[in-house]
Amino acid sequence: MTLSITLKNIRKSFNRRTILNGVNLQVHQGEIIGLLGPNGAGKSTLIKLMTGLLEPDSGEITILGQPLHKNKRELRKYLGIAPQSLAIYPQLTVKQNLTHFGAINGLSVEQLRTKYTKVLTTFNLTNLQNQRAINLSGGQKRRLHSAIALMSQAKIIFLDEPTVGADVDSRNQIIQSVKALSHQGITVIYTTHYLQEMEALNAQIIFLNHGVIQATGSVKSIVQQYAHPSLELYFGKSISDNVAGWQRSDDHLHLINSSPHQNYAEVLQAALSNPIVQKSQLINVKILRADLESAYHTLLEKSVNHEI
Ligand SMILES: Nc1ncnc2c1ncn2[C@@H]1O[C@H](COP(=O)(O)OP(=O)(O)OP(=O)(O)O)[C@@H](O)[C@H]1O
Repeated sequence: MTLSITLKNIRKSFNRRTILNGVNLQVHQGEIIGLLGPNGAGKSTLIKLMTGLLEPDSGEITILGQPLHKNKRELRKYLGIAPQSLAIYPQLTVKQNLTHFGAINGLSVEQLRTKYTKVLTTFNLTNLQNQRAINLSGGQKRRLHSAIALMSQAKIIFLDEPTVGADVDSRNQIIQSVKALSHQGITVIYTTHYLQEMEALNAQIIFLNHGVIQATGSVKSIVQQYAHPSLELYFGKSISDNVAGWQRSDDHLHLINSSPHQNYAEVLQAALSNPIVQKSQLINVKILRADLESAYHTLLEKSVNHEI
């Protein structure tokens, strides 16, 4: 498989604070990479480095087989970027926005025509092409914003939280669009805090934390390695004290260190006989699935405990 992106030992600090501390990564053509990590983990910084908007302090970035720092101008035309904040012209129509950015990105008249039709279909914007951007819904604006990144010769597209503010329908349409891009051979680097989107995309997960990649693999393998079912107890009153074996939030307890073979009936019985629990008015019991969210929490817990 052709390599789209290679990162070798990438380091980046801001004001002497290390943000990325030796990131290594290989991304293949047509892959959907789900970049995950808590707030401030360095996901946007990594995207800025891969798109040449920032320079690494050290390390090597190769895009489509060529070193980025030596061929920035040439390579940039193959990179489509939809940053977190919306960048669309509100007074222009969908069509005018797309063709304007296509022209800026150097597409010929012929390329513009072909790309335009394809992008409209991919992002389900055909019926909206003559509407002014200002009149679009939040989710439709997001779709236009992502579509603009493709009005170029992009072979790799970076979507930084593309579904923020999108309703369920628009979110699903963005997911379908991303899958379509991957089928067209376009590599997608996708960040989100909505883990169900990663599952829907069946992305290759990169979990970034404390400046390094702490886990990587398909959704299935990450779930197999790190996820396990768990229990949560919800209360009508604040929980007054810690309960051994449970993580306490204001109104709920989350079972920690649960294992796949745990007997939940026994665990629940033990919790219910605890005086702190008895005082707090239990109102709901939730069994959590062994899914990507569970794996994500395990990874966070492990990194807090310095196990990885
Ligand atoms: N130009 C900059 N100057 C100084 N510090 C910066 C700069 N850019 C980012 N940072 C810091 O680097 C850290 C990583 O930021 P970054 O935006 O990459 O995180 P993120 O993983 O994308 O977070 P989020 O999920 O909140 O979007 C943060 O602590 C941020 O404050």
